Amino acid sequence: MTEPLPPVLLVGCGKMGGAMLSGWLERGLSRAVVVEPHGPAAAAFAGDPVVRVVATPEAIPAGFTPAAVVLAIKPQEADAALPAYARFAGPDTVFLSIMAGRTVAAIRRGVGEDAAVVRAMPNTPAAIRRGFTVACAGPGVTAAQRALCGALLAAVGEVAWVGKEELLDPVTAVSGGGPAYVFLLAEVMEAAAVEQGIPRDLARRMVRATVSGAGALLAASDEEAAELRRAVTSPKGTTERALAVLMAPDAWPALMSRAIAAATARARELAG
Ligand SMILES: NC(=O)C1=CN([C@@H]2O[C@H](COP(=O)(O)OP(=O)(O)OC[C@H]3O[C@@H](n4cnc5c(N)ncnc54)[C@H](OP(=O)(O)O)[C@@H]3O)[C@@H](O)[C@H]2O)C=CC1
Ligand SMILES: O=C(O)[C@@H]1CCC=N1
Repeated sequence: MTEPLPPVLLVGCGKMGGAMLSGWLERGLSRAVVVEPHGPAAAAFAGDPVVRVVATPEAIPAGFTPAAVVLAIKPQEADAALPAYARFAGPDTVFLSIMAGRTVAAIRRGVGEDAAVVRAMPNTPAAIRRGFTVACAGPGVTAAQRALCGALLAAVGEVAWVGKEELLDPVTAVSGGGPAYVFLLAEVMEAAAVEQGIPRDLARRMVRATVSGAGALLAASDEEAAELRRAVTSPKGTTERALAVLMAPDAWPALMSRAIAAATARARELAG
């Protein structure tokens, strides 16, 4: 039996905030106040006995003292939103930000220069507790605050910690956005299957099963991805012909490298 999670203030209950909140509730969250002005995701939690949804920070119940304030709004909204949460900065509260790009220093400018801030980057498989989050603790974060953030993030998947905050930008590009690249792969594979005469329903089933089956095999295996790829590729067979197209110098390796570099650069632009 694990300890219930202490009270959390969630700022922004959209796709990621909502996924994380449902994971915390499964883990036995003691109490949450959610600030969400318009998002439909918050409505799903409105009837939960431990959750209180409010539209503005002014409506947070007096006396509510969260152990963590989780910032799950868009980075572009941070400058306007953060000062309203400065009153929670203090030894009993850690700020856990999942905002892309926004630095610990920029968050501290909003909530208080001495605030304890953990910056993290989860991803949407958090919705089925298969997320992957990389986290970095800012200055002054105590061991207990780091452990609390670790527990909140572990409720929705695997967690890794890094010491260098700059790594969060390429992490955002790789694992934060990564599910989108896999879904794009499924989209274009399905279209290519239909182009070859496979009925759309069958193409959809085949591609979903292939992408998720390959992902599960990768997760279950100790082999390198390249080794698993080679195991599919019979010499002079069909896969070899496809890979000659996909692995050409200007194809997937170069495209992925450019895509990750572009997303990393965008994360840096969002630093604040
Ligand atoms: N989606 C993803 O895969 C990932 C996203 N992230 C990060 O998570 C954060 C949220 O992303 P995501 O969940 O996709 O975005 P969403 O737009 O789904 O969620 C953000 C929510 O915050 C609401 N909101 C806007 N302003 C405020 C405010 N001042 N106070 C409280 N709530 C507010 C939004 O309402 P409204 O829509 O009406 O403005 C929306 O419901 C971003 O910073 C993003 O970088 C991190 C990892 C992965
Ligand atoms: O696209 C974005 O900016 C966010 C961060 C990673 C995934 N979604």
